[in-house]
Amino acid sequence: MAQALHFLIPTSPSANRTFSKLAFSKPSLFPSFRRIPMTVVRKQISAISSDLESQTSSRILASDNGKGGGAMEAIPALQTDSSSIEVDAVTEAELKENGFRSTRRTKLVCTIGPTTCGFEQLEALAVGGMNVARINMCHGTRDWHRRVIERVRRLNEEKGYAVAIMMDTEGSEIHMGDLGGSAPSAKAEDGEIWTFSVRAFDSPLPEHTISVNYDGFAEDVKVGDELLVDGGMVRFEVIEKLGPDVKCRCTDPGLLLPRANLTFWRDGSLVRERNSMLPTISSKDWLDIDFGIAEGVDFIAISFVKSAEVINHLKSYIAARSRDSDIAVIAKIESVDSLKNLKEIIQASDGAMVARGDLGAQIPLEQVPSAQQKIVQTCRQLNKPVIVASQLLESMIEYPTPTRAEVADVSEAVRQRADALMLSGESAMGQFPEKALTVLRSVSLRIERWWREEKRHEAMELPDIASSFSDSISEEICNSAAKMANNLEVDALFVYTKTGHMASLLSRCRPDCPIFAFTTSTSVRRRLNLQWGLIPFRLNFSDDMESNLNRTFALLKARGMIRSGDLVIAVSDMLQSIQVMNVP
Ligand SMILES: Nc1ncnc2c1ncn2[C@@H]1O[C@H](COP(=O)(O)OP(=O)(O)OP(=O)(O)O)[C@@H](O)[C@H]1O
Ligand SMILES: CC(=O)C(=O)O
Ligand SMILES: [K+]
Ligand SMILES: [Mg+2]
Repeated sequence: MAQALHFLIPTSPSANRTFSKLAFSKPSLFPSFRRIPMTVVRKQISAISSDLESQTSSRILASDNGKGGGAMEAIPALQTDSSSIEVDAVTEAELKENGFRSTRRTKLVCTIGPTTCGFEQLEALAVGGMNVARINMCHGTRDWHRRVIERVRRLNEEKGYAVAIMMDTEGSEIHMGDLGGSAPSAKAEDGEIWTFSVRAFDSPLPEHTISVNYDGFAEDVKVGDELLVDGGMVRFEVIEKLGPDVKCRCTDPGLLLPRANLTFWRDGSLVRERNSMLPTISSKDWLDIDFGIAEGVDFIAISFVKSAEVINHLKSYIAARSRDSDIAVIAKIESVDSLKNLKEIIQASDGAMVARGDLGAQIPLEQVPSAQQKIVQTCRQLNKPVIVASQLLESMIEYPTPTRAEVADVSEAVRQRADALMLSGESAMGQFPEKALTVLRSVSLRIERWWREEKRHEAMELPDIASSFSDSISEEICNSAAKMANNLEVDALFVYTKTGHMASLLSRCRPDCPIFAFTTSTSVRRRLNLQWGLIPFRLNFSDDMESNLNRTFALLKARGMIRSGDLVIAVSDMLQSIQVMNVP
């Protein structure tokens, strides 16, 4: 028979409080489960084919987020049982071939740029495991970004993917303009004199001239300051100021990319004069945000966040303008201020990004790894998804294989159990976007497997985060279910969740097995695609768990995605419950 625990929430909050509190004391809750032989944990579910046939409107949509290291060919979505199930072929093939254990837990974000904006290129990335497509509003026009969004949406509709879209704002930090003319980049050589100017130029710019977006630039810098492009990829020394022009000598040569960030340093510290008063969200950013809301992007990532207020402000702005207000706000941690106010910022956000590119320009490089670890841990504790970004495979912009150091860096982010890894220039304008994605995928799979083989269960202390009694119940259920899943070595956790909240609570526990997250909403499904270990499905389900489970088993079995005898723990946020059973 099935083992089930149901927790009924008292209608009056005080009614059964004492009882429920007792029932939820964590360590003693499930002591007997470990000793239950597997054969006892079994439920016979009667034949359900007729039930299935009657549910002509029910469909399952699964994403590719479990894409493992298998075949790379693009296979069109299959629809054998057309009325009842729809699933992209990548997830399906992966589960059929290798079973639950081999599914990838770490999610992958790809920045879309000139080399990946076509439909076929986007599809190749989806087949290769892209869970989220990022568009950076620093570059390109809104029309260009709109076309990318349309293609990703078409890909999802035609092939059953759930690739989410993340729009990243430009922010109002100081940066270079476009280089003008046909050249996408320019090389600054050692000792060359370049002019950084706030004047408005007609394209093409005079030789060795760079435009700067911040009007106060020429007033704020001083002769002798060090000017860092892109956090130090290229360095200059300020030698002369002539009205709006600042003459600089190149001290560290390198490539000048369009719209690269500029920081200036005096006596070894970052100078933050009036530019620190610039708003986090510029007027251009607000227009981009309106565009993102109108296009229905899934995430808006805010650059150079300084405080929690800006996140709260943006969230109310979105809530007032977006009908279902289901756009998640990601705080980019890339400034000294964002590190200072880390906890409040993450608390206010729906997720965070370790934006190491600019972060490394604002704090000494050797402090970036410990900052990364702290951001990843804080996000996990507060139950917010976290993305590790920038230069993961930088050399692959030009070369088809990564350096050993890059592979070690990717491995470390996977070992830290970050939710997602992000490609920037590697996928936006590099020569080997698909190869770079393959490296992220195979390193993730390998490290995750090593972790499981070594039985390195998480020891991280997860503080209580619930803000209501009902949320506390959900949290305790998920913590317990994840622990049971590890102890009983189950094949998968199933979670039926309307808002996605219980799915993310399970993900936060980083259990050993994958989490099948069933949700009724397409947009929740896409958003869950950013979170560690979740395989999100869209499914119409009812409040009757028995019937939900019957249908899910039937639908997944019909596609060969699960087998009789697989051991599953199911939780649900309608009827707060934990059930343990073998697939009939
Ligand atoms: N839409 C685009 N059009 C043209 N080039 C792009 C586009 N998106 C990215 N790129 C190129 O890819 C590079 C890396 O992209 P990415 O957005 O990650 O970097 P970035 O500008 O340094 O990021 P951020 O401004 O968020 O710190 C950019 O420097 C740019 O050259
Ligand atoms: C991604 C980004 O914005 C950075 O690394 O700076
Ligand atoms: K940006
Ligand atoms: Mg940045």
